[in-house]
Parts: sequence; structure tokens; C-alpha cells
Amino acid sequence: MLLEKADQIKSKQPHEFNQLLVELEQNAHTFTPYEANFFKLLQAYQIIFDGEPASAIPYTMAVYESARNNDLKIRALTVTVNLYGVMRNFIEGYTYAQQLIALIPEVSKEGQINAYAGLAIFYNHLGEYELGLESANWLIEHADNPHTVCVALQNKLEAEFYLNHVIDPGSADHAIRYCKDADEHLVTLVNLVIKAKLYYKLGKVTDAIALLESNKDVYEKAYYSVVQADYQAQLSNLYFDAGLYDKVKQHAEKAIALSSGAGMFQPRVLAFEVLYKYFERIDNMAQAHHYYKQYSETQKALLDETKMRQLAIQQTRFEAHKKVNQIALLNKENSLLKMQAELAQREIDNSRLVIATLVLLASIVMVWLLFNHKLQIQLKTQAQTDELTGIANRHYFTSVAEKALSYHQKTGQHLTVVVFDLDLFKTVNDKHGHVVGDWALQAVVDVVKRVCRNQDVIGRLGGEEFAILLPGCGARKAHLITESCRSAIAAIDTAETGATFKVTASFGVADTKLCGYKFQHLYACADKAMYRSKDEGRNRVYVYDGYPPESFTLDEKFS
Ligand SMILES: Nc1nc2c(ncn2[C@@H]2O[C@H](COP(=O)(O)OP(=O)(O)OP(=O)(O)O)[C@@H](O)[C@H]2O)c(=O)[nH]1
Repeated sequence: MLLEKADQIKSKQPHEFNQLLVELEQNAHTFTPYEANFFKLLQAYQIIFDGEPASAIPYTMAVYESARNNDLKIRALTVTVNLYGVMRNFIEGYTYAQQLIALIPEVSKEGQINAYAGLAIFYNHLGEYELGLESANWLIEHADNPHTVCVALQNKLEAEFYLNHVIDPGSADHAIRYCKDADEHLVTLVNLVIKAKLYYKLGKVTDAIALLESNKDVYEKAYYSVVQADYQAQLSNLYFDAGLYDKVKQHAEKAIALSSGAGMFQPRVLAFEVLYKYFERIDNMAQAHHYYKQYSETQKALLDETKMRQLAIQQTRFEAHKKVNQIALLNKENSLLKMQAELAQREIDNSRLVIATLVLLASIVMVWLLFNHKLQIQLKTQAQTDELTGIANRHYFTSVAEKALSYHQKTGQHLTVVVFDLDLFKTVNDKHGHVVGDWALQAVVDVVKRVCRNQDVIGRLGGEEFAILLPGCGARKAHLITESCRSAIAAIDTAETGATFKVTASFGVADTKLCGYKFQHLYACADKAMYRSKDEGRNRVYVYDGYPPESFTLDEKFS
């Protein structure tokens, strides 16, 4: 196929290549999209060989953007990167180099080899010789097609030359021979120029001149102005150093003519420098001044370009550094997130602990409150009840009685108070002891409780004296209840104490109808009636029936 053939011979047989392109152009209307892109890429090469790298870029970019075939795409991108390198537009070149690197995993081995060849060339143009050397070594290991191996060897030599890894001009021989054998004239010329520079470094100017002059055929076939300009500039400089001034001017002028394209400052600077020194030497000061001016302007442009290159290198390193930093930052963020998650978990744990503690505290408080409540009730009960018999003590009985009296007064109901006192109780104590006496007190309360109604309140007023509050109860009904109490007490069987004795009590009953709703008065009436019972022979009930109490002597007791 013509396209492939043109591709193969493009750098080795420039004339045939140009002819093939003319032929291809005539058939362009029959091309498939792939073939059209392939053809466009070959046109780009043709433009490059004509020394117009900038004009080739729209072609390579069009192929890169429209080609569906990744191998073709990466070739177009590789050429684009190298074009920017040649034009010293390193920042653009760097941007596309990144895209190129990203595309490498998606292309065939052939495509990868193309990409690494492009990168080796670009890195060397950029001045990143370590990276250039790395790419070249990768290529030497993986590539087997002579063109690529030749490119790899040349870039390895160039990188090593600028890295000062080689000083011996013989180091270039392998690359020169290999590329010559592969008919790669252009690349061979680059290697030859490097070898000449190595001779020059060693002061072997004659050897350098001999080398370049003896390879004029290679120069002629190279057909690439960038390299040819370098060849001519080197030669003019060598002739000047060798004192062969008649040769200087022609080579320098050739170099200047060949390096008129964008960005080819290096051979121009050298050529102008040689020319101004040459005219100075032959005392043509006007020409010397003219070329010195050119030299300094080109030198300044070269410096600017170097600055740009440095900037691109810095950017390259900065981007790489940024990536590393971004990864580090991500890692940091990750560990920060991890820490935050751990902290959040700890906070949850702490919250749980706090909640658990609070629940525990609340439980303790609840238990304490309950306990306290029970205690309060217990204390209250203790304060209200008589320890021996469990009934209301005098104080509590009085307060309950007062409240009941107030209520009954409001509702117009009657209420009766019964007071009773055990008869001759001292004798029981004296005869049977206090324990038996206590038993008797409890037994009395038990039987009275059994007789009384639920709503009645029994209280121990002190010693062996008791009282009963009978709400809603008039004197008559109260009398009946009291009588039942009396007979129940009198019926107490004391056998279980081991002693036999009689327990009786004397009762006094008084109701509100006759004595009013003031407790002191009511109590005094009942007390009078009780004393009457005592006076009349004990073990009996007297209802207060109107005899006025002489005095409420117990007032103070209940106030
Ligand atoms: N066992 C016992 N005896 C008590 C208690 N409180 C008072 N007494 C006794 O009750 C007795 C009351 O005696 P007195 O006031 O002389 O009256 P009495 O012997 O019952 O005679 P009259 O009231 O006149 O029938 C005293 O011996 C007190 O010690 C008590 O809680 N337990």
C-alpha cells in the first residue's frame, strides 16, 4: 500500500517520499477515514522536512482529534509533542506529552514504541536528559525496527553527551554505524555532529572537521534544516578555531539561512558569533558590529527560550510534585477522615457512657427518691403512730379529729369522741409485769379495732388512756359501739400470757350535738363522762348528757 511505503521511506528517501505524496493526493477522494488521517499525518511530515514545524501542527492535531485508531492517534500526538519541542514551545509540548503518556496503556506495542520515541526526543529538547535517557533505554530494550532503535541510540547518545556521561568521541560510533546501516541519514547526521562536539571538547578541532567533512554525503541526504543548520554552524566554528578563515563565512551563512525557522536559535547564535569574530579578525569592524548585534539579539532570544524551557521543566516538576502532594494530601485527608470517624465513634461511645451514667444516676436518684419516699412515709407513720399498738398517737389523733370536726361542722354532720382508760392497770403491771401489761394494751386495741367501723379512728392518748373518733355518728349510735367495745375488752382471754387476770375499761362518750365542734370541748366532755364511769365503779360507759364540764382542764394538753 502506498501510504505505508511513503511512511517507511519518509526520512530516508525524501524525494521519493515527496513524489509518493503527490500520487497519494490524486487518490485522496478514495480514502477511508483512516487512510485520510494517515495521509494527513504524512503531509505533516513533509511540512516538517521542509522546515516549517509550526505549519505541521494543524495537520497532526487534526489527526489526533479525528482519528479513531489509537495507534494513529498516538503517532499524531507524538509528532505534535516533538514539533513543540523543536519550536521550543515547551509548555505546550509538555501539555501534550502528558496526554501522550495517558494514552500509552491504550495502544499496541508498536504505538507504545512510537510514543517512547517521541518522549525521548521531547525530553532531550526540553533538557530533561535523565528522562530522555530513560525513554531511550526503554526503546533500546523493546524496539526492534531499525528506525526506532536508531532514534533510541541517537537520543541515548545526546542525553549522555549533555549529562557529561560520555567524553570519548568513540562512544558515538555505535549509534553512527547503526543509523548509517539503517539508512537513517538524518539521525546519523545528528550523531556525527555530537561526535564532532566531543572532539571539539577535547580540543581535537582537526578531527572534528575531518569527521564532518567526510560525511558530506550524509549531510546532503539528511534533508532536515534543523540538523543541517547545526552541522553548518559547528563546521564554521571549527574552521574559525582552526584558523581556516576562508571557510568560516560560507558555513556560517549556510547555518543562518538554514535556521531561519522558528525557534532554531542555537545554530544561529553560534553562526553569528563566529561571523562577528571573523569580521573582527579581518578588521571589518562595520560587519563585525553588524553580526555582533545579530549575535547578541539571537543570544537574548536563546536566553529567553532557555528561560521558557526552565519554566517548562519547573512546571513538569511542579506538576509531578503537585501530584505527589495531592496523593499525600488525599492520604492526609483520608487519615483525617479516619480520625474524624474514630473521634465521632469515640464521641458516640462517650455519649453512650454519659447516657449510661445518666441513666444509672437517674436510677439511683429514682431508687433514692423511692427509698426516701418510703422513709418519709415510714417516718411519717412513725411520727403518727403509737409504737406499741400501731394506732394513731395522741398528736396525730388530735389533728385528724380537728380536721374531721371542721369538715363535719361544714357539712352539718355529727361526730362522736369516745375516751376510755383501762381500769386498775397499775395492778396488772404490778402483778404480772410490764410485758404482760403491754400485751394487755395490744389486746385491748385489737378487740376495739374489730368492733369499730372502718372509718373510725382509734388513738392512744397516753399510758393506758385511749380515744375513738366516730365520724357521722351521733351519741346514741356511739353508745352502742362503745358498749360493744367495753364488753369485748372485758371478754379478753389472758390465758396466753400465762396469767389470768381481768381487763376492763371505763368509757366516756361525747358528741358534737351537745359539746360543739371544738376538739378541746368535745374531748373534755368525753373525759368527764369517762371519769364518771370510773367514779361509778369502772367497766362502764357514760354518755355525756349535758352536765357542763367544770373546766376544760385538758385544753393545754391539746392546744
Ligand atoms: N405495761 C405498761 N404499763 C403502762 C404503760 N403506760 C402506763 N402504764 C401503767 O399504767 C398504770 C396506770 O396507773 P394509774 O394511773 O394509777 O391508774 P389505774 O391503775 O389504771 O387505776 P384507775 O385508772 O384508777 O383505774 C401505771 O402503773 C403505768 O405504769 C405502758 O405502756 N405499759
